[in-house]
Parts: sequence; C-alpha cells; structure tokens
Amino acid sequence: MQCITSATVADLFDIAATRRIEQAAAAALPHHTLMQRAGLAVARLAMAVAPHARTIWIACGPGNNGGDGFEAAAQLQHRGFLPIVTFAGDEDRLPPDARASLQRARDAGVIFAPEPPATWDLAIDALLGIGATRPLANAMADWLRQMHAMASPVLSVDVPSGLNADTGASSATPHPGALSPRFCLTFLTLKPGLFTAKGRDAAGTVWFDDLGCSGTAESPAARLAGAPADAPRSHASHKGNYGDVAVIGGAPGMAGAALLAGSAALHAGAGRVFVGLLDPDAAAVDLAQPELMLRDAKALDLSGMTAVCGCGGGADIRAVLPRVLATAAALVLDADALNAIANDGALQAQLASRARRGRPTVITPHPLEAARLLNCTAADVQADRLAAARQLASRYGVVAVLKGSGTVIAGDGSTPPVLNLTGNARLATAGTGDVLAGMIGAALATQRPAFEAAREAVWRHGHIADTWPAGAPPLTAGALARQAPC
Ligand SMILES: NC(=O)C1=CN([C@@H]2O[C@H](COP(=O)(O)OP(=O)(O)OC[C@H]3O[C@@H](n4cnc5c(N)ncnc54)[C@H](O)[C@@H]3O)[C@@H](O)[C@H]2O)[C@@H](O)CC1
Ligand SMILES: Nc1ncnc2c1ncn2[C@@H]1O[C@H](COP(=O)(O)OP(=O)(O)O)[C@@H](O)[C@H]1O
Ligand SMILES: [K+]
Repeated sequence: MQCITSATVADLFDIAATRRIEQAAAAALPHHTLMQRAGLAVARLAMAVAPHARTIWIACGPGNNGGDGFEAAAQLQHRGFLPIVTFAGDEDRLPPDARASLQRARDAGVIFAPEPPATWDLAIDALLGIGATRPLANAMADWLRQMHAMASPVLSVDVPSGLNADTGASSATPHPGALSPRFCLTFLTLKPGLFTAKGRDAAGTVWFDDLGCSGTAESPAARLAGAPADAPRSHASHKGNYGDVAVIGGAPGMAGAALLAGSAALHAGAGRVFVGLLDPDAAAVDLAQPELMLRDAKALDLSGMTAVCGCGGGADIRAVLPRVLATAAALVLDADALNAIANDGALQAQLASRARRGRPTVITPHPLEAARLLNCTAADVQADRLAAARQLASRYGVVAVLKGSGTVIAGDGSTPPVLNLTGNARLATAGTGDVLAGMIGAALATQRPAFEAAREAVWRHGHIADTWPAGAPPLTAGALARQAPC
C-alpha cells in the first residue's frame, strides 16, 4: 500500500483500462481473491487512520464496491472493532463476488442496520466505485451527506462515491466547509479523476494498493510526474547561459501583472528579464525590483528571447501579438493574450504556425480562458479537464497548461498528459497566474523542452504554496514570485 504525494511518479489509467486490468487479474487468481485482498486492505488502512476507533460505519452499495465494504466489515469484526453496515442495494441482484462477501460479513457476526449509527469514529464509503453511472439519490445520497457532515474521518473505497474516476467530475463532492478528514484507498490502478477537478476535495489523501497485480501493457491516460530534479549550475556559467525573458503586458492600470511575471522570472533564475509595458506612461524603473529592465513593449527585439505575453495586457495586447507570435524564439501566452487569440482567426493561424516553424509555445489558460479558446463553456472544460487540455495542445500546436485544482499539462500527444499534484487554494488569489507564467518563461529560457519546462515550473509554483508555513501571513502573488526557486 502506497500513499500518493506530489513526489509520486506513476501512471494513471482510465476506467476502461482498469476494467481490463481487473479482468486479467481476476482470471489469473482463485475466485474471489481480489475482493478479499481489497477488503483486507480497506480494513488495514481503516485501522491506520483511526486506530482508536470503536464504531465504524460502513455504507455499502449495490455492486462490487459494496462487496469490498462487506469484506472490510468482516475483517474489522475479526479484529475487535464494531463495524455497522448499512446496505443500499438488493441482495438478490448483487454480483457474485459481492454476494459471497456479504455472506462472509454475516458469518463474522457483523451488525447490519437500516440506518447509520447515531455516531461513528470512522465512516467507510463503499457505495459506488468505478461503476457509478448517474448521480446518487435516495439513501445513498443521504448517507454520503451524513458522512461528510461529521468530524469523523471518511475512507472512500476505490473512488469517492459519485466521482467520475476518469474526469474528476462529481455531483456528490463534499461541501468545501465539510469537516471530515478524507482518505481514499484505490485499487489496481490510480485513476486520473482522483487528482483533478473535484477529485482532490472528494478523495482527500489517496492511497494505492495494486492487490498484488503489478505490471500492465495498457496505455496510461495520464501521468503523475513527481518532483523535478535539481539542476545544479556549473561554476563557470554566466547570465547568458540562463536566457533572456521579455514579459509583455501591463496596459494602463495593469502594470502590476507584468511586473509580477517579471519578478517571478527573475527569481526563477532567468539570466536577464525585460518587461515591455504597454502603458506609455509607465515608470522607467521598478524601484522595488530594479533588476527588471523596463522597456517600451514595441522596442523589444524578441528573436533571441523567451517572451511571456499577456499578463495585464488588456485589449492593448492585440496590437503587439502578431509581432510577438512571429518573432519570439520561445513563448508563454497567458491571460489577455489568450483572450485576444480566442477571438481572432488570424492570430490562431499564426499561433498554430509556430509549431511548424519549430518555435515552442506554452499556453497557460484557466478554465474560462480555455473555454474561450475551445469555443465551449468553463463547465464543459471542467467536466473533462484532461480532454480539454489535450484538445488545446493539438488544436494550437502548443504545450497547454490548464490551471486549477490538479493542473493538467498536455503536449503533442507523444506522451500522456501530466497531472500536477502540488498547489492548493492558497493560490486562489489575484496574480498567482502571472507568477506561474513568469516561472515557465524562466524555465523555457534555459532551452528546456517546452513540456518539461512547463511541468517543472507548475510543480515548483504549487510546491511553494504547499510548503508555505501555516502561521505565516497569507501567500500573496508578490511573495510567491520572490520564493520562485531556480
Ligand atoms: N470484481 C472484482 O474483482 C473487483 C472489484 N472491485 C471493486 O468493484 C468496484 C466496481 O464494481 P462494480 O462494477 O460492481 O461497480 P460499483 O460497485 O461502482 O456499482 C455498480 C452498480 O451500481 C449501480 N449504480 C451505478 N450508479 C448508481 C447510482 N447513482 N445509484 C444507484 N445505483 C447505481 C449500477 O447499476 C451497478 O449495479 C470497484 O470500484 C472496486 O471497488 C475491487 O474489489 C477489486 C476487485
Ligand atoms: N484551489 C487551487 N488549487 C490549486 N491551484 C490553484 C487553486 N486555485 C488557484 N490555483 C493556481 O493559482 C494560479 C491562478 O492563476 P489565474 O487563475 O490565472 O490567476 P491570476 O489571473 O489572478 O493570476 C494557477 O496556477 C492555478 O492553478
Ligand atoms: K466508494
């Protein structure tokens, strides 16, 4: 059993692949073995997360996920706990494995109750797993609500009930203020939906057990890429080795966004950072950050530079985009640059032509910006973030960084998209996206392949938020930029 962290390197498999892996594993093992292993693993993790528990409420559903719950109940009963099972299903229609486990729970003396106990020390959600096909209703919906309303921990079996394991979409996510600490023990494969969209909130800390069935020829749907390796600087290196970044943005009233991106690029190790401001009346120097070289955006020669374009660009960014798209050696497009491109077929064609000319481009949309680029709604994007990121990457010939909880990084399709596990809601504050764009710019400027540069910068950006001390002042974008690690 393995606890998944932001440092974990692992492949993620969709439901269809998981079903094939499960069938192959089941065929190679004596009847009923997988469910017994799954139930034992649930019982072991239950004892680890709530060692002092007495009453353990196990809510079991109508399929094999419920079967895992029955099996865990039998195991916990044997170990002296007090499991109480509520079952939302029809015994006569249980799949054979689950029916055998129901019998084993009865034989062990487990209590079956029509309603949840008055209190519990741990709740186990074994209602629905990868077989969930529609929103939860009736008793299952009630029970899930009750679990999340209490302060006792919730352990989800395989997948939090109601969560789409492929996409992380869910109609049953706990309310953001829900008290219960959450854990999820997932079997056979790690599933992408646990790590993006509503998956992070629903699953909590994810544990993985391969049930003794490692190795598969199935293609992963996505990957967890783990922490980037440190890149030590050679002693004899100089600023020319770390590239020039030119931030272009900062229309009147929005200079701060461009300066934040510049500050982030600087602290992330770029050799030289220029900031081309669109505001003609902008100051000539940023006294708080005098290392930044402030220029008129139109005067910058981008042919040897990595441009970071769009931060605080407003509508004025439209006028400079044709030159930026044509001349920047490498490019990060953010915010208003993306909005301008979404509305302009000529700019879209110019963007797509960069890939044909071998010029790397990274785009960093949040879900609404992504929706504009894909001509759909933000809800459509959030309904399948992996698919949206893949579409952006292939339609525009770019590396697409779809931001948000479980940022997705998609490239040319030669490797699966990466799901990033660093970051948290401390980043939900204005300007943190500008900081990310600057950090990616600095990584690109060192000639790293665009996909790797984006992946590494996204990981580091989120890691700053994850390691921000609990008692420290709130994480502002300015502080985030100053923490940007090389
Ligand atoms: N069969 C096996 O060998 C193993 C199965 N495993 C478990 O089995 C799970 C998959 O089992 P199933 O395929 O039976 O799927 P589920 O247990 O997720 O549930 C499927 C059943 O629920 C019904 N259902 C779906 N959505 C519903 C809703 N909203 N309201 C009411 N009923 C709904 C379906 O019609 C079907 O009867 C995995 O997630 C995992 O927990 C594990 O034990 C590993 C081994
Ligand atoms: N709840 C969250 N969990 C993880 N990352 C988050 C969360 N909220 C925001 N972020 C990150 O913060 C950044 C916000 O970017 P963006 O929405 O463009 O903000 P802004 O335009 O104000 O700079 C993105 O990198 C995003 O992934
Ligand atoms: K479940």
